[in-house]
Amino acid sequence: MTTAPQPTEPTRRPAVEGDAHLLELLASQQAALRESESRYRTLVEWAPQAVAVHRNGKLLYVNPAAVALLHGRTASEIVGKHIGDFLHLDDRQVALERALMAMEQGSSLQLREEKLMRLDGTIALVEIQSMSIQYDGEPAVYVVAHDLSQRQEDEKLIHQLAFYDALTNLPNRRLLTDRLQQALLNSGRKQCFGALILLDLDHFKGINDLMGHEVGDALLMQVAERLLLCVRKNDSVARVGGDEFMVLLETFAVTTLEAARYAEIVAKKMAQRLSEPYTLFGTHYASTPSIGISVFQEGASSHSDVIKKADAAMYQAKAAGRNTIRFFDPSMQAQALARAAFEQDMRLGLEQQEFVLHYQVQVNKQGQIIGVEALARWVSAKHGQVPPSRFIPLAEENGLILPLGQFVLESACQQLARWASQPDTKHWTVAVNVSARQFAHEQFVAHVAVVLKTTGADPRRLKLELTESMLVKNMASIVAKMNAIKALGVSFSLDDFGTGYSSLSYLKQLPLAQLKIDQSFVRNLLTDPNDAVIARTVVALGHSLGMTVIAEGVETAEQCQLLTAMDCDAFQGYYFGRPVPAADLLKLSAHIGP
Ligand SMILES: Nc1nc2c(ncn2[C@@H]2O[C@H](COP(=O)(O)O[C@H]3[C@@H](O)[C@H](n4cnc5c(=O)[nH]c(N)nc54)O[C@@H]3COP(=O)(O)O)[C@@H](O)[C@H]2O)c(=O)[nH]1
Repeated sequence: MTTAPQPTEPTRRPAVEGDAHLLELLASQQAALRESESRYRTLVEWAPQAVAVHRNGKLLYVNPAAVALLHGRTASEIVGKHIGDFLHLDDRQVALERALMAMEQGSSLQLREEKLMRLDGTIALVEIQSMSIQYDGEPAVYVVAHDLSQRQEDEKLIHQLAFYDALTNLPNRRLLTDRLQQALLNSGRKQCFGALILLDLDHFKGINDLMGHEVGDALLMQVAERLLLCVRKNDSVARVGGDEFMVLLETFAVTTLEAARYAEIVAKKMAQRLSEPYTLFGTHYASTPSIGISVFQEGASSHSDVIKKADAAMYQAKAAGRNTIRFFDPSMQAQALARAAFEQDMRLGLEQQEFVLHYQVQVNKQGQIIGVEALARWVSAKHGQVPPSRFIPLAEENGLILPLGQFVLESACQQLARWASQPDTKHWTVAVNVSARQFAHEQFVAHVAVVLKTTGADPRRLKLELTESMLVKNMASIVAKMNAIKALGVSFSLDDFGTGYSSLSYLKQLPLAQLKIDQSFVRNLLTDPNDAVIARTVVALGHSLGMTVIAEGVETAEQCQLLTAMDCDAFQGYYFGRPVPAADLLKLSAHIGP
C-alpha cells in the first residue's frame, strides 16, 4: 500500500504539561492537519492529472490517473519500478537528468513535453512538471504529467478538417494552394517547370440531381481513386470544389514544352481512366472530364495566376465541347493539337500500310553476313519519310507501338521464312526490336508463338532485341517471360548495352545470347580512351557470361579493326551497309566480303 505524498509537516512545539489550553490547541491542530492530509490525499488520488513521486528515479507513489495513463491496472504494477522504464528512448537521457536536477536543486522544473512508454508498449505524449518535496520525511520528486494524446488527436482532427476533403480524403484547396506555393519555390530553386491540371467532371450536376447525392458522392470517391492511380508519389491530387479536382505535377522538365508534354501525357491518362464506366450502387454510369493545364515556373507567375490560368484553360475545354484537354498557353495548345493530328496520321498510316521494314546487315569477323536487324520505316503520304526516332517514342506513349510492333514482328518473320528457302541467305538471323510496352503486354509470349507458327519462320533464327532500361523493374517476371520465349527457340540480344543500368547481377539472371555495344561508344572508339576501355570491357564481360558481342554504329575500317582486335564477334554499321529494303540487300551483300 502506498501513501499519497504529504506536505512537509510544520515544526511541532512540545506541549506544556497541564496546559489544557495548549493541549486543546494541539489536538485541534492535529485534527486540522489530519483533515488537510486527507483532503490533500483525496485531491491527489482523484486528480485528473497523472501524479507520481519518485526518489532517485525509483517510483514511490502513483495516483490512479497515472496508472490509467500507463495502461496499468493497479499502482503496484508501477510502484517500485524505475522512471527510466517508462521513458521513451528519445527522451530518456534528458528526462533522467532533469529528475536528478529536481532532486538535487530542490526546486520545481519547467513544463516539458516527453514521450512515455506505457506498460503495453504504446507511446503517450505528456507534458511533465516536477518539483521537489518531502515524502515520508525524505527528499523526493513530485511529478505531474498532463496527457497530451487527446490534444494530439484533436490537433490531427483539426488538421484533417482544415486541409483535407472529408468525402475523398484528398487534400483540399487550402493544402493544394500551400503545395503550389512550395512547388513554385522549388521550381525556381531547381530551375525546372511544374504543371497544374484543373479537372471538372462534365454534367456532374445532372448525375447528382437526377440520381441523388449518394450516387454523386460515390462517383466523386471513385474519381479520386482513379486520379491517384495516374500520378507519381510526389504529385498532389486535391478536391477543390464540388466536382473539381486539381493535380499538381512536379516535373523535372527544363523547358516549358517538356513540362507541357509531360502534363499532357498525365492529363490524357486521367481523361482515359475517368471515361471508363463507373459502377455505383450496382448501376453503370458514364462520366468524362474537361481538363485545363497551366505550366509554371517561379518568377513567371504567382500561385493565384497559375490557378487562374488552369481555370481559364479548363473553361476553354468545356467550351470546346467538353471531354477534352486544353492548355492555357496558345503555343502549347498548338503543339498539343499538332501532336494529336500526327498521332492520328500515324494511326491512318498503319491502316494504309505506310510502314515498311528496312534491314541492316550484321557481319562476322570475316566480313560475312550472318544476319540483319529489322528497322521500321514510315513513308507517310503526308509527312514523307518519318525517322523512327520521331515515331517510335510517340508510338510507345500512345500505345500504337503494339500494332506497329506486331506488324514488325510478322513482316520480319515472313522475310525470315523467305530467306530460309534461299541458299545464300538461309543461315541469316533477323533481329527485331521490342519496345518496353510491347514486351510488357500480357499476351506477348503468345503473340511470338503465333507469329512463328503462322509464318513458318525458324525460331532459332529470330533474335529479339531488348534495351537495358526496360529490364530494371519486375526482374522475376521479365526473366520468366524471357525464358518462356527462349523455350520457343528464340534468342535475346541486349541493345544499347552500357547506356542504361548495367549491373552484373541482372545480366547474370537474364537468358541473353548477345550483348550489343551501343554506337555511342563505337563512335569515338579511336579517339576517346574511355570508350575503348568500355568496348573492351563489354566484350570481356559478354564472353565471360557465355554471350556473343556485337558492335553497332561501325562506320570505318579502323573501328572495325580495333573491335576485331578486342575480340568482338560481330559488327553492324554504315561501314557494311545502311538499312535498306529486303530487295536491295542481296545487291549490297555482294559487295561485302572479307
Ligand atoms: N521498338 C522498335 N524500335 C525500333 C524499330 N525500328 C527502329 N527502332 C528504333 O528506333 C531508333 C532509331 O532507329 P533507326 O533510325 O533505324 O537507326 C538505326 C540505324 O539506322 C542506326 N545505325 C546503324 N548503323 C549506324 C551507323 O553506322 N551510324 C549511325 N549514326 N547510325 C547507325 O542505328 C539504329 C539502330 O539502333 P538499334 O536498334 O539500337 O540497333 C533505334 O533505337 C531503333 O532501335 C522497331 O521496329 N521497333
